[in-house]
This record gives sequence, C-alpha cells and structure tokens, in this order.
Amino acid sequence: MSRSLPFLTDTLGNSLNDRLLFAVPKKGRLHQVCLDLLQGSDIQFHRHSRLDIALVKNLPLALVFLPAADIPTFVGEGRVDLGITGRDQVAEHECMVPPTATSGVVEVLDLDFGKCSLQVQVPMKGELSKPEDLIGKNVVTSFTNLTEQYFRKLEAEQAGSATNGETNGQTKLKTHIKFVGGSVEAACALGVADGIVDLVESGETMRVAGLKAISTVVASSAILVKSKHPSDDKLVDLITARIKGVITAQKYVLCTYNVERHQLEAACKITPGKRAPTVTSLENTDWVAVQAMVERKTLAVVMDRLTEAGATDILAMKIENSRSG
Ligand SMILES: Nc1ncnc2c1ncn2[C@@H]1O[C@H](COP(=O)(O)OP(=O)(O)OP(=O)(O)O)[C@@H](O)[C@H]1O
Ligand SMILES: O=P(O)(O)OC[C@H]1O[C@H](OP(=O)(O)OP(=O)(O)O)[C@H](O)[C@@H]1O
Repeated sequence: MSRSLPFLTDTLGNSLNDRLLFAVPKKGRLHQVCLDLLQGSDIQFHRHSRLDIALVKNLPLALVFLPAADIPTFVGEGRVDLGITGRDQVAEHECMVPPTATSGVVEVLDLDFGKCSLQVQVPMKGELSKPEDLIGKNVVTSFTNLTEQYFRKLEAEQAGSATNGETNGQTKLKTHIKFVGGSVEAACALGVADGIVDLVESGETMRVAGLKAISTVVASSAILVKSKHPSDDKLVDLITARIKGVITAQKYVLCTYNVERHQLEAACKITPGKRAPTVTSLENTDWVAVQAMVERKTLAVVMDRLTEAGATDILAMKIENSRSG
C-alpha cells in the first residue's frame, strides 16, 4: 500500500496511507441505507461532526463521505479504493470520462436497494408523447451527459444517419439540455423545460408534478464499486463478503415446517432453498422437518402453497447475517 495523502494526515492527526479508503454517500437517498449496511457488516467508526472522513476502529479502513455523484470520479481515478453509489451515477460519469485500462470503476456487487429509473418525462396534458417530440426543445436534467448521449442517438436515428445511430461528437445537438441540481420535476411547470430527464422510483413525484414517463434512459440500483487497482485486494474481498452477507440476510428469511414424508417432494419443490432444503427426520414418525431459505418478497405465497401441500407448523425467521461461497 503506498498512497501519499499529506493533507488528510494533517487534518486528522492520523495517517490514511495504510488504510483502504471506502467512499459512502454523505447525503440523499442512499446515505442512511449505507450506514445500516456498514453497521450490519461490523464496520465500526466514529464520525466527528463536519468531518467527511472517519477512521474505522476495527479494520485498516477509512470511510470518506462524498456526494453520490462524485464517488465514480474518486474511485475511477483510484484516489479511493471502494465506494457505494448508484449505477446511474457511474453511467453518467462514464459518458464524460470513458474507462481506460487503468482508470474507471469496476462493479463488484449489486446491493439490491436504491432501485429507480432515469426516465424521459413530459407534461401529462400536452402535445408531446414520444421522445422524438422533444428534439429541438428544452430538456432539463441533473444527468446532462446521459441525456446528451440519449438525444444525440435519437437525433442521429431520426436523421437516418449513415452512422446507424452511432454517436458523433462533432454534430451540434439540436436539443437544448440544461442542468439543474435538484427539484427537476418543477422545470416544466415553471416554463424552463418542455421535458425533463429525472429519476423515478414510485412515480409519485412525477404524478404530482403532472408528468408522464415516455422512455427509460437507464435502470439503476445501488452498487458497490472498486478502483482498477485497489491498495489491498484482500480487504476489498473481506468487505465485499460482509456486505454480501448482510444483503442476502435482508433478502431471505429462514422457513421451517413439518410435512409427512409422502408429501416431501411436493413441498421441496415449493421451497428449493438456495442450494437445497435441509431435511431432518422426526423421531418415530412418518414426518420430517424441512428448513430452507425463502425470498422475503415471495414468503406469503410460499406459506400459502406449503399449507395447500400439507405442511404444518410453518415458521419464518429473520436471518441476522449470512455467508456463502
Ligand atoms: N427516488 C429514488 N429512489 C431510489 N433511489 C434513488 C431515488 N432518487 C435517487 N436515488 C438514487 O440515489 C442516488 C443519489 O440521489 P440523491 O438525489 O438522493 O443524492 P444527492 O443529490 O446527493 O442528495 P440530495 O438530493 O439530498 O442533495 C441517485 O443517483 C440514485 O441512484
Ligand atoms: O418516484 P419517486 O418515488 O417520487 O422518487 C423520485 C424523486 O426522487 C428523487 O428526488 P429526491 O426526492 O431525492 O430530491 P431532489 O429532487 O432534490 O433530487 C428524484 O430526483 C425524483 O424527484
């Protein structure tokens, strides 16, 4: 490990040179979920107020709190080894700074939260109904690079370009793309935009603003990313395994039930488990006890089907943590 960070060393009175640096969103939608994930992974730290760096007490690691939008830059340049951000932010960054052999981020893990889509939206009431209708008009977004790439392709396709939709950096874009840092949904009502490109999760913000989605630019979720050459590969693997364990534990529950042996095959088809269900004989009976991991979101239906298949004493238990190969 050889990184020279004199400023950070002075500010904290501690050396960061021998620590893996891990960037975490300092605010916004991903912040609290990331803190919960760190806690579940037993990454212990104390963050002084106003300070965006926290030393981890029980691992040679330091957390760096950064805006989600900046994390791909720091990780991509190898200034920070690991980070959590949205796939949308990585895509936006890579539009501007394409990865090379030595720079750019590597996706390590889909974290299964922060799910949303970057969508082209227009007023619900109005003449615009398809993305092509916005060509030559004003489009407001926080994702100017992805939006420019999207409309460049659309304009080229519409012009029947010989490049067959390939982007051409030299052609002047007809569509006017403007940046705003937040509250993008207000732009149409305020007359700044004819359409917007903004994130949609539940769709509530879009509906309340009187907008409808007409196309998807990128589907996103939170991801764990690493630099191309992290300072400590072993520690990256250890943190990845811990985070994966927490994510899996949140995604699954442990389901146990009793079933008569002649109904076991049908029951096991309902709960195949991650690898296979664990089956234990109940002493001096024709009954067996079955244990299997079940995806939390399918649990109610699985329990209904198990009951129909003759299972009884069905229990579902929260998994605190997990680890698998
Ligand atoms: N409504 C949402 N639902 C799920 N994930 C979202 C949502 N909005 C944003 N995200 C994800 O969170 C990331 C960070 O967005 P967010 O707007 O919360 O950050 P920010 O701009 O740093 O914070 P703030 O808006 O509070 O200033 C996005 O790039 C996206 O991946
Ligand atoms: O589909 P929904 O569930 O309504 O979520 C979408 C909204 O969430 C995000 O904004 P956020 O609330 O984070 O604030 P911002 O507008 O300041 O970015 C996004 O930019 C949308 O406005």
